Amino acid sequence: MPDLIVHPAERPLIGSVPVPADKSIAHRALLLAALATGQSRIRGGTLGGDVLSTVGALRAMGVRVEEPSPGDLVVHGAGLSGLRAPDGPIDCGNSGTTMRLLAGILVAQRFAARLVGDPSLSRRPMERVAKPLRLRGGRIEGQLDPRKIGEITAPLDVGPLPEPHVLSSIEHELPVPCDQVKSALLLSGLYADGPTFVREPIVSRDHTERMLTALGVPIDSVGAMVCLDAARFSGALPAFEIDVPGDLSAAAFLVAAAQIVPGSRVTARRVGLNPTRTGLLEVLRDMDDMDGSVAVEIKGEALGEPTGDVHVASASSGAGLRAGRAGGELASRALDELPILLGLGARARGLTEVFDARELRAQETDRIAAMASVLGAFGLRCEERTDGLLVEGRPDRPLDAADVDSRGDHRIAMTAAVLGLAAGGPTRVRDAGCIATSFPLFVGTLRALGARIEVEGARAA
Ligand SMILES: O=C(O)C1=C[C@@H](OP(=O)(O)O)[C@@H](O)[C@H](O)C1
Ligand SMILES: C=C(OP(=O)(O)O)C(=O)O
Repeated sequence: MPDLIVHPAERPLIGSVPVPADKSIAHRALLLAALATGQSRIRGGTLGGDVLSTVGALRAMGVRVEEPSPGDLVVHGAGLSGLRAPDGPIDCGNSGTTMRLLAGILVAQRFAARLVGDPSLSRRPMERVAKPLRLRGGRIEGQLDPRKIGEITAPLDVGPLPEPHVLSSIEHELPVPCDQVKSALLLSGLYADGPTFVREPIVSRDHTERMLTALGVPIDSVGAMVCLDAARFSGALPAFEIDVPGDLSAAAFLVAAAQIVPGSRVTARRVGLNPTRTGLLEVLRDMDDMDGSVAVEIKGEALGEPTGDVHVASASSGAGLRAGRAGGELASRALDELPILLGLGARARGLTEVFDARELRAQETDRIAAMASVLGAFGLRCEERTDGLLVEGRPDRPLDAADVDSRGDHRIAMTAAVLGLAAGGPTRVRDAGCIATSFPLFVGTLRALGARIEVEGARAA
């Protein structure tokens, strides 16, 4: 796996760039296109490794997915009951979304399938999705997790759906917001003979609800409650076309890089601006001393998803940030951006705090522990909490040049690379190949903006 050598920024980052397709939207578009009747078109530009895992899974079940030109996918829908039994285990790679959402679909099929993942995905908790799917009549078993009583991990064995081949209604309350579980339940609800009712403590990202609604599926949402009413569902999904917007979670690294390199002017073009995802931009508004260094320009819509450009213009003095705080619903709406938010805290005046974010410990790696170690390597003082982290910013002098390991987590690798721009010497990010999971052109994009980054060993990230 390659290492990145990131050099301290010597000049502002300047430019207007695209970002890869929103991973959450692309996964859902692919899954729903596979279950639709007819031919759907999904234009996404660059697709990260996680989305390619979903493509591979669908192909393994006999769905024809063609790519007439790079990033332009044509999916020949198999219909709700047209998936075929795979020849072997379905590899979900590093993608939690692929595994959990597929579980919701596979549980309703008349064949059995095994879902496997890479070592990181094979450590992530799966009982949260298996339990409610079992409660509505599905079969789903995993491996007992020796680290926690009652927990299971992949490989997951899903299906076949026992007689009478229909899932029952369910009313499920999630103890913590988790969109992947909510989405798995809603997708399984397409195969149920009664309503699917999901309640969360705080609303998690709502891409599934938006896309199902845009396809005519009866979804009713009130606050953090959502219901799919099977009685009003026609029993078929129409084929569709979508231009998947760019991923705000990828753009977040460019926004942060522009914020910490003084005098930068960066635009991330046509990114998804779903309000359940824009928490980072809101925290940044509070952290912004310049008032208005981050501006959002809404430009359009894609299957119910608002899209637009994000512009950043940072202070030329480099003294533009004060400490920020993200907890509660804000932390949920910035879930995947919390590592880079802590990175921004490293360059802000005062103590930046992330709390109510225990979920970070159950992702690709324990992101709280990983960020404590990354920030420590850059010479910052921080305090790890069960549900978050506190970092004391150092805006007035360069960070220590660091040598950090990504732990195989794309968001940790990109956060460390961005921090390297503000260090006093070259920073090494080890095992950076994982970046391709969500942002294959990350290095090229930062270089295009003016950063100096070298790739050492293996293929470029
Ligand atoms: O549904 C999705 O597309 C995702 C949901 C989030 O996790 P939760 O299921 O914990 O909300 C997020 O971390 C992940 O990157 C993508
Ligand atoms: C947690 C992530 O994705 P997933 O859960 O799909 O692996 C992520 O992309 O940060």
